[in-house]
Amino acid sequence: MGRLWRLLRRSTQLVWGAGRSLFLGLLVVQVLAALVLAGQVLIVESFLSAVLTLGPGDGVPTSLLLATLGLAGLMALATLLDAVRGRFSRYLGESVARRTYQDVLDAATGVSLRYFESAAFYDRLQRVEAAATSRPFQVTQALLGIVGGLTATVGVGAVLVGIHPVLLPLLLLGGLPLILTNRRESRLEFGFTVDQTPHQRRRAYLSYLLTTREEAKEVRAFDLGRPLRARFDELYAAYLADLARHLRRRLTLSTMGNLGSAVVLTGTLLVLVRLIGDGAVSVAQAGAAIVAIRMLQGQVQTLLRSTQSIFEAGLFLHDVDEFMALGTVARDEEAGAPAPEGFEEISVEDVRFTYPGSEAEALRGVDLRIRRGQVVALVGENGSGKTTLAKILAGLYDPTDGAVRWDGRDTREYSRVSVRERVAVIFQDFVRYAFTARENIAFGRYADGPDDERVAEAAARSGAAGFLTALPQGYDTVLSRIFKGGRDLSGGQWQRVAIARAFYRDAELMILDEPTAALDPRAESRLYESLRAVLAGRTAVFISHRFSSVRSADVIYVLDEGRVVESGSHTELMARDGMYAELFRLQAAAYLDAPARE
Ligand SMILES: Nc1ncnc2c1ncn2[C@@H]1O[C@H](COP(=O)(O)OP(=O)(O)OP(=O)(O)O)[C@@H](O)[C@H]1O
Repeated sequence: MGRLWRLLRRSTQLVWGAGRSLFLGLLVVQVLAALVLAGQVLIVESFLSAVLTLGPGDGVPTSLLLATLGLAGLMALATLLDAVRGRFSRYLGESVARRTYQDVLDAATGVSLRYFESAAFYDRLQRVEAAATSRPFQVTQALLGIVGGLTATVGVGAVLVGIHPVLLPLLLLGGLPLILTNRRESRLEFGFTVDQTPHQRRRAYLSYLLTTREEAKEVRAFDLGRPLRARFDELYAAYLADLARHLRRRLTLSTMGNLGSAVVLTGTLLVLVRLIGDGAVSVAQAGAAIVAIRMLQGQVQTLLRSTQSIFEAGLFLHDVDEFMALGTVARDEEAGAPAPEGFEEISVEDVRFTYPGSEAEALRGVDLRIRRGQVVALVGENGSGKTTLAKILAGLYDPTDGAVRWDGRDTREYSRVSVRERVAVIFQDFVRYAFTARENIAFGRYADGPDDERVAEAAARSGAAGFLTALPQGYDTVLSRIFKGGRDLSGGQWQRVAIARAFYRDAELMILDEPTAALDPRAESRLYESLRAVLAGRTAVFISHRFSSVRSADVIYVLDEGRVVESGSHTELMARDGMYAELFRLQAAAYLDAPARE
């Protein structure tokens, strides 16, 4: 019972917060509808009395006429109230969903990146997203159902008690078996959803592969459509088999509950027959009692169904609440002093990092120094830890061990949000937003909306201005074909837009992960020529596999298996004749068509 109260309070807060006047209005409608039901029973009784006293050739007495008109009027009113309730509760349900969805998205966008490494997080996110859209509606309906069911039970119940006091308790007793089986059913439903989430996500992923534009090319080129469809079908078939089993169990339970109720109802009717036989109730009263019992049965069922819904939604809402508690973790990221405006030196000291849920260390004791105004390059073979280091420098992850210091102070002393504020980072898998060109650039620092002049300046510096201004609507062109009037760009053009985004951010530290991988040689060389001018004394760290661009960096760090194995300028590293020199020569040899020196 305590749990039911808690759930009712939680649900009421939720619905109240989303639309109090509508909620209040709907409560009034529910109460009115209940009164209309009770009124109908009373009128049925007077209608029957009038009919039963009617002798042949009596004509139609006024009482009968009034009762008939009253009954018709109340029926019409009931239909009207029902229609009003249906439309407005749908709107209220959507308003509640919007509020819940806002909270869920707040939590999802605020949580630390590390959550996105965990399958359990995605399972919960999927469940919570689904719950956020459907359950608030369920809660709204259930709350209204409870209020309506209760008032109707009280109203019609009072009329029934007036006919004979024993009838109501008997009828209520009939609800007991349903209460027991309903609760069991709610738990079954929640368990089923939790079990199905991972499979459902897999299905959603397959459907995404089969229906998105980016993937469409490769799916066709490799003729993956059929095998992926087959996998999807298999998963769907397994889901349907599980669903059938689940529904059978639910059906067994609800049949047991309903049978139990039916037995009690039969008992109640037998008692009524007995009461007529004993002369304790008149025939007109008995008629009204039967109508009342029929109505009450419906109302008690509504009440129980709504309570079950509240329990069922409660399990999901609890899931949503726990998810939203992650938002508290997100707020932790804002805790701490704001990072200083700039720095003279960033030092990375013995930094180790293991991805959540992973066993192997991605960084195994990295030391490096970056002085203000320097252009620093990170090189190394695939998987050597460059991107991981970039994420840590950007404040997206905390080191598992060791520290990143800005002028001697551990960045963990600062709020993570403020550290990220000072950094502009573009990853190799940067996002291609299906928004306008202007927005794609201005997303670099969007809090105050786009600044057209700065957008144009950043685009000019990254070499994107030429092709963007030539688009049909210039900077207003949507950069995706999935929307009407949209245009797509080439890989290198997209990369220039992404670089413009980093320039637009105008941060103290710029991190570019493989910024030139898709650029043509002329664009690449122009970018590096202009980089120092763009930086104007700010600092840049870039990751590249192209040694032609790396050689101009002030300091180059060579990573190997999560450690820095060499560092220095290009000349120093070549003179050292270590890993850098070897990789450099390999690449140079490929360009020069000459054998690499071993
Ligand atoms: N999200 C992740 N979860 C677990 N391990 C990861 C994750 N991302 C990368 N790793 C592992 O961490 C190590 C370093 O990866 P990282 O992406 O930093 O390498 P990289 O030097 O940037 O490689 P590349 O040149 O291929 O971009 C690799 O062993 C990789 O498998």
